[in-house]
Amino acid sequence: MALRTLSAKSAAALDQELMSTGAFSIDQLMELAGLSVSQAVFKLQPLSKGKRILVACGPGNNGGDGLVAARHLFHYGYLPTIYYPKQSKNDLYQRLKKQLEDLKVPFTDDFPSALKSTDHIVDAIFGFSFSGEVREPFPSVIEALRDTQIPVLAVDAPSSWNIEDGPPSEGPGKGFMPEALISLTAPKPLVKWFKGRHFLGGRFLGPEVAERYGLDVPKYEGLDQVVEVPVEGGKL
Ligand SMILES: NC(=O)C1=CN([C@@H]2O[C@H](COP(=O)(O)OP(=O)(O)OC[C@H]3O[C@@H](n4cnc5c(N)ncnc54)[C@H](O)[C@@H]3O)[C@@H](O)[C@H]2O)[C@H](O)CC1
Ligand SMILES: [K+]
Repeated sequence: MALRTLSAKSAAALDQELMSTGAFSIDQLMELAGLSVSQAVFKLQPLSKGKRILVACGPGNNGGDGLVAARHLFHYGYLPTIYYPKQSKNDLYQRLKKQLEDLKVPFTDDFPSALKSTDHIVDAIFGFSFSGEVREPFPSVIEALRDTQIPVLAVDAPSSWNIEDGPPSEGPGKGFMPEALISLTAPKPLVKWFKGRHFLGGRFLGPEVAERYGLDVPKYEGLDQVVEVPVEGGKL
């Protein structure tokens, strides 16, 4: 049975609740999100299959998850490269960036070249707050993600997809279907259209909150922060 989904509005409300009455901080939630993204990469792309990971980061928290994931990937032995063209001045993102710079993780402005020398891509451009048409400088990046033969793991949503209505019928994201998706905390309605491997990260959600938001908490194995879950109509 497919997992129950969480609308963009409810996902934002749940985050707000976790950060108020739930007493979590944004840093904590982002660290847990990024850690689960790094574990999904490890499952999809074992070190023996190629270590170069291109992490494309957007301007919001989805991009922050990418920065955190890149740090964990470095410590696992991968060679992450970061594409982060719209950098926020927000202290949290600046600190995440500094942590990567201290590890000598490279940042690049040249996405097409970086794409030619990577083994796997993490799409951390837009998550549940994406809306409207893709604005610069991201249209050509989304097109490149759509057209590449290199496997892409999308974080929370394939960037440019509508959170409720799924794949766009026009624009750069038309036809973009990443190899894999990791949903954070709970799948968003767009998973209905997703055809690929699907992971869930969110091994911190308590049973009481999950029940109130009508969410399923699947069984995680061992120390895993991620679990592979079925896509609608699909088999695992
Ligand atoms: N509990 C969790 O699971 C957590 C998930 N997290 C991640 O946070 C994102 C949502 O983050 P948010 O900052 O609200 O928004 P986004 O990153 O999705 O994007 C906002 C960013 O993008 C710009 N933008 C929006 N639309 C467009 C457009 N059409 N063209 C260009 N740019 C656009 C907007 O201006 C903002 O700058 C969630 O999906 C998870 O990945 C958190 O880490 C917390 C814990
Ligand atoms: K994304």
